Amino acid sequence: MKLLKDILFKVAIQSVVGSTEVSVEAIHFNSQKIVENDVFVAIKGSTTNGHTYIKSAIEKGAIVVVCEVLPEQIETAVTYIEVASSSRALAIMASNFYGNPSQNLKLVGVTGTNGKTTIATLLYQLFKKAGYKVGLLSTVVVKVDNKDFKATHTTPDSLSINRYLKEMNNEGVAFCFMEVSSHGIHQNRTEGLQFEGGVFTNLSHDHLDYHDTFAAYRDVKKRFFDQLPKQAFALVNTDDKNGAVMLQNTAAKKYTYALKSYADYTAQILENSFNGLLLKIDGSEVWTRLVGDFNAYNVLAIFATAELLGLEKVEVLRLISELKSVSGRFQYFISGNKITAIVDYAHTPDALKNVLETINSIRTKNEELITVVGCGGDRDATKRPKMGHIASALSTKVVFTSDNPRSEVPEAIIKDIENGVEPQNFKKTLSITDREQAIKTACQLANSGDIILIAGKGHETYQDINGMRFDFDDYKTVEKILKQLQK
Ligand SMILES: CC(=O)N[C@H]1[C@@H](OP(=O)(O)OP(=O)(O)OC[C@H]2O[C@@H](n3ccc(=O)[nH]c3=O)[C@H](O)[C@@H]2O)O[C@H](CO)[C@@H](O)[C@@H]1O[C@H](C)C(=O)N[C@@H](C)C(=O)N[C@H](CCC(=O)O)C(=O)O
Ligand SMILES: Nc1ncnc2c1ncn2[C@@H]1O[C@H](COP(=O)(O)OP(=O)(O)OP(=O)(O)O)[C@@H](O)[C@H]1O
Ligand SMILES: N[C@H](CCC[C@H](N)C(=O)O)C(=O)O
Ligand SMILES: [Mg+2]
Repeated sequence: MKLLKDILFKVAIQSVVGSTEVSVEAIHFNSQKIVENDVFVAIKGSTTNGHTYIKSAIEKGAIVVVCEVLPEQIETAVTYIEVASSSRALAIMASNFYGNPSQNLKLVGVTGTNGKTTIATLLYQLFKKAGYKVGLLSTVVVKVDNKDFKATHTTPDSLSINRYLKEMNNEGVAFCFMEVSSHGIHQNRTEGLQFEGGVFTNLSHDHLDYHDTFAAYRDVKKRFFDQLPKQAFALVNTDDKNGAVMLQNTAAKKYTYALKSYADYTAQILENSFNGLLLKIDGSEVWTRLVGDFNAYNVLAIFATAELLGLEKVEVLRLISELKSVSGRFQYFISGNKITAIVDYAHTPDALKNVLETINSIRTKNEELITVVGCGGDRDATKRPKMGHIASALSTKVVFTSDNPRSEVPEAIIKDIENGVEPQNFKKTLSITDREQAIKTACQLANSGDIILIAGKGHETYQDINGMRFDFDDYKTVEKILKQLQK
């Protein structure tokens, strides 16, 4: 039990109806989870309005209601807290409720369109190797040192974040690396957390269904840096023009990294092959198993972050060479018949372009590059023709297929993708709605020495079709098919 007034510390309250001297059991933002003596926080969402569930939350036992608009009918046994932003209040209350766990470890947030999971996961690996207990909040998995939890979001809701951080405190975790998505910032999921640092990767087209314009999307990312305290560090990629934008109003100590321009941390790519990258960082050569120019940025960001967190440069360089690739990010194998199958989570135009350019830069002319790709339903539709254009321009053959169609008609999504194909590339493309059949066709088209890229779903182990989740794993599927075809 916690005293309500203690968990309201630092919440910007507009009015209180009732007593704040009551003891509460738990906080919930979903009325269905409420039991006796809980706090219900009513949030206006994108599909429904939590305020319409206040009555039902009270019937289930809520004794405190946090809301932006007081209900017309006030129950005398209930305390009402009126705030300007329920989601912001929720995040601050969650932090108080769990004893402000972000203050008891060093928390680093990674934001940007692409590279968040890669950087956060590799920092987790690196600090583990350096002997620390470490936490990770990522798209793929949540880790409290060695314990794994299923990830439901890239950035969980604020209650879950603080619950995990508390668990990390209990385990003696010293560093936590977390992905900070634009949805997470916009919905105030990270409000009230004490960050030791923030890392910006890059910004390109994504999520315009949610943020409407690119400027709005950029400004949400910037808000994360605007809120960093002055003792924190803000590390940004200045080869991306939005890197400088992120630093405009931050109070944090500013650091830059870049491959093509002057920066505090720079690197050169000496070699780039399917075996990995040879980089020169800060005058020292370092080998990494990660593939592709874009991973040079990720490695440099990891190097800089580790140094800013106090690790020795020599040790960091040694540990970088031991890092393993992240599940579903340029994950590949070579079949018995020398067909290379790559599974990659490229689900934005920029990521797809980068991964295709990487493959093209290391394949020989007579090796075909066959791409299998789709786009998610109920998400930014404007990226679809761009991805169709890129896939068909940069591959020798393309099979368009379904990603997670969600509630949309799969063929309509594929049509949107096809609309981006230039006429001279029509002959390279075909469309097969069923993802397994599409992968099978790509495998049948491939000959020894060819490369198959399966993009968009990476580590995902399901396909969401019309609200139903079916087991599906790109890597296992291509492995099985190539074995069946004995290729
Ligand atoms: C668009 C979006 O981000 N939606 C998130 C949002 O849901 P919502 O706004 O639709 O909520 P809603 O359904 O309208 O409900 C409003 C409120 O009423 C409450 N409610 C609802 C029903 C009821 O019976 N009782 C009740 O109290 C709900 O609990 C909620 O508090 O708040 C929910 C609770 O925190 C999230 O689970 C949900 O994420 C959905 C599932 C989602 O798919 N989000 C994706 C787009 C997302 O967040 N992605 C980013 C990654 C992006 C990237 O890769 O960069 C992420 O961080 O994962
Ligand atoms: N630094 C980078 N710059 C551009 N593209 C990248 C970079 N790092 C990774 N990618 C590409 O983006 C894909 C997704 O990478 P990753 O999962 O690390 O990004 P993310 O930011 O976590 O994505 P999400 O928004 O889904 O959480 C990779 O599979 C790769 O194709
Ligand atoms: N974090 C991304 C994941 C997209 C992955 C893709 N497979 C899809 O389902 O659209 C998003 O929420 O847009
Ligand atoms: Mg991610």
